[in-house]
Amino acid sequence: MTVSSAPGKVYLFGEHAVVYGEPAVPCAIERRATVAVDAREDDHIRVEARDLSLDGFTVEYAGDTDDRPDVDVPSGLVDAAMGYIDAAVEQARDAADAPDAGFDIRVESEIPLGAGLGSSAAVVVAGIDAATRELGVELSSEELADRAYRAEYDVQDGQASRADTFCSAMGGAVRVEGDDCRRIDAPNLPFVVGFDGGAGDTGELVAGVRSLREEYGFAADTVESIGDIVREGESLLAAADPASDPEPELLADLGRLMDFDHGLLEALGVSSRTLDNMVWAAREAGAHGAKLTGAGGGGCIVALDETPETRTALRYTAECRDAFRAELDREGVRAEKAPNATSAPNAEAE
Ligand SMILES: Nc1ncnc2c1ncn2[C@@H]1O[C@H](COP(=O)(O)OP(=O)(O)OP(=O)(O)O)[C@@H](O)[C@H]1O
Ligand SMILES: C[C@@](O)(CCO)CC(=O)[O-]
Ligand SMILES: [Mg+2]
Repeated sequence: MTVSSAPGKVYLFGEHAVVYGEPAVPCAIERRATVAVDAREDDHIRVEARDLSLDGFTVEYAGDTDDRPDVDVPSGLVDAAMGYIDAAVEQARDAADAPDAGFDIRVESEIPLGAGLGSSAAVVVAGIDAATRELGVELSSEELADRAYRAEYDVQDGQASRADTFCSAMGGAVRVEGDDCRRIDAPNLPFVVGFDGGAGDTGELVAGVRSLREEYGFAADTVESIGDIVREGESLLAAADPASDPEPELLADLGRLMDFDHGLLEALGVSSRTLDNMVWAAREAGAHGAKLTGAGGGGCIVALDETPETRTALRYTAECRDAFRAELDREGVRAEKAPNATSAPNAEAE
């Protein structure tokens, strides 16, 4: 058995605009998806997805994806889950030149689904890493990020940037502009996340921004202005000392840019009443700034606050289901020790 984990992320700035070639700065956070993979004798895929719904489910199907599994959960849910796992399996088969490889796969995740914290990217990155290593192939982190991007791109019908997958593979703060992806230095930013318990449909939300941008020049300008915010923000980060705690002025300046970014995302129609309410609760609690993160529509906001005030205020906000501090993850994808036989009945110790 081979096990890998990969982190989720928050966007300091730049989601949506990054799809149209503007830069974005996502930051990996210490919440992970873990994928355990066992090679099989046949070409079947068996997936156990523990966190996809409250009860999770297990499905098994042949290599041919028309042969859909027979399981007792809504088929939309299965299709949604299988899309990313299938795409990860395809990338691993291609990388290892093993088109008929079959796998038993178990996914466990601490990242809420569809909530803007990059669960899809984390599952795809960890899945490709574990499946290729199980087949004896070691990918560089750049190749892993590239293959994970191609997997997301396929599942999301071309509505994907490299940002989420590159960030999850590399860890830390990253800067993505088109195909140009790199890690950047950043101090430990005091992120607080508020989660409304809901989710947004990434493909639909990206398509909505795309059509607004095509219809109105001012919507296209709004997307460009988000790029300007990112450029301003990254020059602030570049001037900061990554080894010490961020200065109060840096937090104040970044926070102001986050507030501005949220306003523009709201104008582009990707916020929601619950996200706005959490953003305002954070601001009123004294956060330096707050914005939605990821595709929007529902899910999570991210605020900057080194004190406990924002988290406490969010916990008392009716729309907020969960609020937590999110530490910057500097590691990215990593190999995990395979569990012993008692916690995974089919597993053999590595
Ligand atoms: N634990 C999991 N098990 C299986 N599939 C998962 C799991 N977590 C996420 N996924 C897949 O990722 C999909 C959610 O991806 P989506 O891109 O819509 O949201 P996200 O990545 O969480 O948020 P965002 O892209 O806005 O940051 C789920 O529908 C499912 O297909
Ligand atoms: C909305 C978006 O910018 C971020 C989703 O986490 C889409 C993408 O970059 O693929
Ligand atoms: Mg996603």
